[in-house]
Amino acid sequence: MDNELWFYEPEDRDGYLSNFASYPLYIDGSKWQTSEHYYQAQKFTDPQVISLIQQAPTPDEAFRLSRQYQEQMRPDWDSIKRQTMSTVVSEKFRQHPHLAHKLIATGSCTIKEHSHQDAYWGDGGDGTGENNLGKILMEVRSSLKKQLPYKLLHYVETAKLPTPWGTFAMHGFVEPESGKEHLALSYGQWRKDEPVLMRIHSECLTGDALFSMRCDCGFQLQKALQNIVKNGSGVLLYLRQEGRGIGLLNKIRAYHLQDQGADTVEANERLGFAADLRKYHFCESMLSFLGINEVKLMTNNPRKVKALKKIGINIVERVKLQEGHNRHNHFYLSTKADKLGHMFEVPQNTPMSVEAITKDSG
Ligand SMILES: Nc1nc2c(ncn2[C@@H]2O[C@H](COP(=O)(O)OP(=O)(O)OP(=O)(O)O)[C@@H](O)[C@H]2O)c(=O)[nH]1
Ligand SMILES: [Zn+2]
Repeated sequence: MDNELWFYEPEDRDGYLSNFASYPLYIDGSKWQTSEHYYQAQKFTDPQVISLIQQAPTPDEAFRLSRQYQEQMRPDWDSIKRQTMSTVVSEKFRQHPHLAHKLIATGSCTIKEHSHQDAYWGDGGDGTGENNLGKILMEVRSSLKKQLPYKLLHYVETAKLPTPWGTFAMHGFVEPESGKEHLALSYGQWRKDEPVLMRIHSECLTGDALFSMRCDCGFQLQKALQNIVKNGSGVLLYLRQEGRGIGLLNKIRAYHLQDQGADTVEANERLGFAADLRKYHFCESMLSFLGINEVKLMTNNPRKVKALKKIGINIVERVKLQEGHNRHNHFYLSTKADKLGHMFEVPQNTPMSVEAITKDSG
């Protein structure tokens, strides 16, 4: 059946689902190298056997040891084993958010441990087994989908994105409610305790893709990607919030009003919108997928700084991103400085020198 996902060996494409996959767990104050180590140790009450299994160099050795001491197994094991497995599998995905996102990305397909040796935890190899481990994984998947931050955005898939500056990993996400799609572009590696260079960029079709000089978005997008590659690592969250959240066609209506003299805030308001409708709370889901807690944020926008702090992201530094100032966006940028509090190094209402403007006029 095409909507089945079979797994078995930890090295397989979906091997992360196996209890033998090496994802350490911390339970009741002690470390377990894999969920298999923890599960096998729970069969015993003798602290020496438990410690032997906990110290086993591999999950296979932990499994072998539990067979070697099986006559000492606790008498009620059969009645508690399924709950024990459910507890350790839930803990594994709770402690490894990246894996939780991947499990959710399996959608609603049937997950099966394709094991010829095991007809209780696995499918018995011929599909007649009980597949209890597969069932527990599907139960954990349903519960995770309802929990923060996973319920905000579901991770879908990753692909390569080669750019003139470097090749990024492009991660796709979807808002389960609205079906809206967002992207995270990641480059290089970073340590868990290291603040990550990051840009939160709101979609601007005109600026990002049509070379518009009416705003600074396209210039900022390019500079942010270049900065990340130069830095050796970093992330750009590309949020589908066209027009500061009012959408492309309303942005064109707003531009039409600006062509008649309104500023970017007045135009939104005349159309019945607030100056800025964007929300950022769902970034928490993308950052949990990427394992990011601390950032150096490339922005001039104080609202983005505030919004990220509100979802618990530690901004250790704000990195200015002042690009593409030209005569076509001078008034727009000055308005952002004056009315939306944007932090520009040189106040945007400083008249640009003639040569600077003509140089930019293109
Ligand atoms: N409604 C409206 N949206 C605009 C206008 N000009 C640009 N935008 C949108 O404003 C958003 C710009 O977002 P960002 O590039 O993330 O920048 P920012 O929020 O201005 O702040 P920075 O992070 O400092 O760049 C995009 O969604 C653009 O489509 C405009 O005149 N009216
Ligand atoms: Zn723009």
